[in-house]
Amino acid sequence: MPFASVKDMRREARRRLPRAVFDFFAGGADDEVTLRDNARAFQRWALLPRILRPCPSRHLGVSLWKNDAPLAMPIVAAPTAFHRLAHPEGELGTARALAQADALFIVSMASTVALEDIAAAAHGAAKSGHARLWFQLYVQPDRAFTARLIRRAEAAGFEALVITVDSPVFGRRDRDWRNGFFDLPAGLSCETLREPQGDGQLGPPRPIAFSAAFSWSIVDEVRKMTSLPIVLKGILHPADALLALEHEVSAIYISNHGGRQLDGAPATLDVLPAIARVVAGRLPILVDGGVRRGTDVLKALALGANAVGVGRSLLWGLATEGPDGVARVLAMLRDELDRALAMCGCSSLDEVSPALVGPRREPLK
Ligand SMILES: Cc1cc2nc3c(=O)[nH]c(=O)nc-3n(C[C@H](O)[C@H](O)[C@H](O)COP(=O)(O)O)c2cc1C
Ligand SMILES: CCCCC(=O)C(=O)O
Repeated sequence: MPFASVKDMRREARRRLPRAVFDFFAGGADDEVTLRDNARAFQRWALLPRILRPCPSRHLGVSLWKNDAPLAMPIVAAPTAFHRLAHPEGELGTARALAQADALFIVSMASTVALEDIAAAAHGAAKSGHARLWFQLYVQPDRAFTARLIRRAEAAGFEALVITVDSPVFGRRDRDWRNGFFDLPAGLSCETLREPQGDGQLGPPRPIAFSAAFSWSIVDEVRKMTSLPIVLKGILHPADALLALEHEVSAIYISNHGGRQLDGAPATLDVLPAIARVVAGRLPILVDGGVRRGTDVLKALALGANAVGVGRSLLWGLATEGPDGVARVLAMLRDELDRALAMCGCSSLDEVSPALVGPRREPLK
């Protein structure tokens, strides 16, 4: 059956993946209220198209920072763990597909392929020879280990660090409890978390520690470890966006971890306008959660995002057709965004503004 949409890819991924793996990818914390709300929030907004505005071709490129090479499109791969659960090529396949599409890959620290191998695959596949890669980090209580990870990411050509700050403790996911899914199966592990031992051989992967003891000082600490731009992922409150500005981060990443951490947290699209208001263009804003269509991307851009992260949608592509599936999902979302821009009379993202959206009266069931 041909795939018309991300929804179709999800259906096929569900058919192919073992139940516990599908549930790990698809699931959220507790009652999954936030998980569902992320996607529903897009349906609470309507697009307000403008007519007869010439836009024979649409430019999807976006620059997040002055003097930084622009991204080819405002759709980026949100960091997701364990890609080899979805497909044997794992993050190598994801990296190649994203690099070929010139799309930014935010690589999770919990990858099932080592960061150096992911970077090599990405750079090898990029037409320019230089792929766009950011590294997602859970700061570890062992700061020396954290610093070594950052050093490796820098050496491998990652261009920014994304510190995830929504996980002082790990969310409790009912589906994983029911399925008894608490660990990677034999043969798979977090390859980036291995380090050379005294004999030069790689040791066992170090477990990821979550810490509720961290304060804003970790941002300042990490800044001393690197000259890479720092992006804070997991911001939901305007007051925290302002604190992020005070701590001189380079971008704000609005996320509730795809509904996998605090159930009952708001849908990301719902907090975006207030955060965009207080940030007032001083920093780029990324947002993720529930993006399944190009029109979702357009709504997020209209409400103040500069780029939009996509998590599960890409995993469904990877599970269904490997790297080709990742490429297919990206192409679908890109094409849908391009089409929506044309129908709204926008020839570039600069023309996308809050005037393009308004509230829908009846939320869809
Ligand atoms: C299976 C899975 C694994 C994830 N792993 C990570 C991770 O390692 N680090 C992180 O910061 N976020 C992680 N996330 C959260 C995503 O970065 C992102 O916030 C979320 O998936 C966005 O929602 P969406 O899946 O609806 O697009 C994960 C999400 C999923 C679904
Ligand atoms: C220890 C792996 C972290 C993955 C993650 O962040 C998630 O499942 O949401």
